[in-house]
Amino acid sequence: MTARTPAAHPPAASAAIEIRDLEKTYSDGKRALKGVSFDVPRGSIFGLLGPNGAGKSTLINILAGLVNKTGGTARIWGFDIDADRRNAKRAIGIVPQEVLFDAFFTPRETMELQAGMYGIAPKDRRTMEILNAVRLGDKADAYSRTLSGGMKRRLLIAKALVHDPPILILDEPTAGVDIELRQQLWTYVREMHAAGTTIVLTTHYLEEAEELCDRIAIINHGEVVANDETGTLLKQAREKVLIAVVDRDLSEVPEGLPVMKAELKGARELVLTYDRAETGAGRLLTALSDRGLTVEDVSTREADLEDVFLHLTKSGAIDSAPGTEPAPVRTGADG
Ligand SMILES: Nc1ncnc2c1ncn2[C@@H]1O[C@H](COP(=O)(O)OP(=O)(O)OP(=O)(O)O)[C@@H](O)[C@H]1O
Repeated sequence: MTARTPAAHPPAASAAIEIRDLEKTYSDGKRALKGVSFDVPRGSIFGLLGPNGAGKSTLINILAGLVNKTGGTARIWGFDIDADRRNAKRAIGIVPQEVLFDAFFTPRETMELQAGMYGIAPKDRRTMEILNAVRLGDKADAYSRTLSGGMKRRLLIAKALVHDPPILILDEPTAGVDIELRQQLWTYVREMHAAGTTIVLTTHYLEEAEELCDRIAIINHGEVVANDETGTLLKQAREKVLIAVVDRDLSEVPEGLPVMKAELKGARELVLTYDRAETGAGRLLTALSDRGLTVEDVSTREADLEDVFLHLTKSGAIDSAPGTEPAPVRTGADG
C-alpha cells in the first residue's frame, strides 16, 4: 500500500480526534453518552472497547455526522464537527459493522459511486489502486453479490478509503468472521497503519485489542472508565491471584505479605492478589510459613485484559435483561 498524504493544510499538531464532554441524550430520554472525553493520538491504532449498549456506536455515529450530539465538542484532524463539518467529514473513513451493498454493482462501480459522493473528480480517483491494496483488483468487475463474506468486508474498507482520509474508523471489523479472515483483516489494518493512517477500532474481542492497539479506551454506560496505553492496561493485568487454605482459623489477614491485596474468606482461605512481575507463588508460600502458617491447599488464577475489562465494567452491572448473563466479552475466535 502506498504511503498516504495527510489532508491538505492540517491544523497545527492536534490529536487525530479530540472529544470533550460529549453528551448524547436520545429523544426517549436515554442518556447514551455522559460527558465523554478522550484524544486519539495521530498515528495510533486506538481501541474503543465496551460491552453492548455502552455507547460506542452512538459516539462513532456522532463523528460520522449520522447522530446529533446534545452536548460537548468533537474535532477530527483539528476540524470541529459543527463549525467545519465538511473538512471533519473528509478526514475520516468509516467502515460500518454491517455489510450492505447493492448486489448488482461491481466493486469498481461501488468505488466510483462513493468517490462521486465525495466529489472526487474522475481523474483524481484511485479506484484500482485501492482495490488492489485490499486484494480485490481481480474482482473489480464481478457483481458484489458474488463476493465472499471476506471480500465484501474488504470492499467496505476500500469504500471507506476513496477520499484518502487520514483516519480510518473500523466498527467491529471482525465480528462474526472466521479466524483466517480475522488475521487477514488485522494484516490490512497494520498495513494501513504503517502507511500513515490513524486507526480507530471498536471491538468486543479483547484479544484483538491487545494484539493491534497501542492505546485503549474502555467505555461503559456512556462513560470512559479507562484510557491508557495498552501496555499500561496490561500491567494492571499482571495481577495474579493465589488462594491458600491454611491449617488453622485466622481472625485477620497476616501482616506484611508481599501482595497488592489480601482477603480472608471464611476462617482459613486467604485470597492473595500479587504482581507477578514482583512476587512469585513460592515467595508467598514462604512468607506464610514465616508467619507460622502451614498451607494445606493452594491454587492460582491468572488475570488478563478480560479481568481488567470486567473489573472496570461490572460496577453497576452491565445493561442486560434481568436473569440474563452480562453482555458478552469475547476473547476467543468464537465468531
Ligand atoms: N436511536 C436511539 N434511541 C434511543 N436509545 C438509543 C438509540 N440508539 C441507541 N440507544 C441506546 O443508547 C445506548 C448506547 O447504545 P449504542 O448503540 O451506542 O451502544 P454500543 O456500545 O454501540 O453497543 P453495541 O456494541 O451493541 O453496538 C443503549 O442503551 C441503546 O439502547
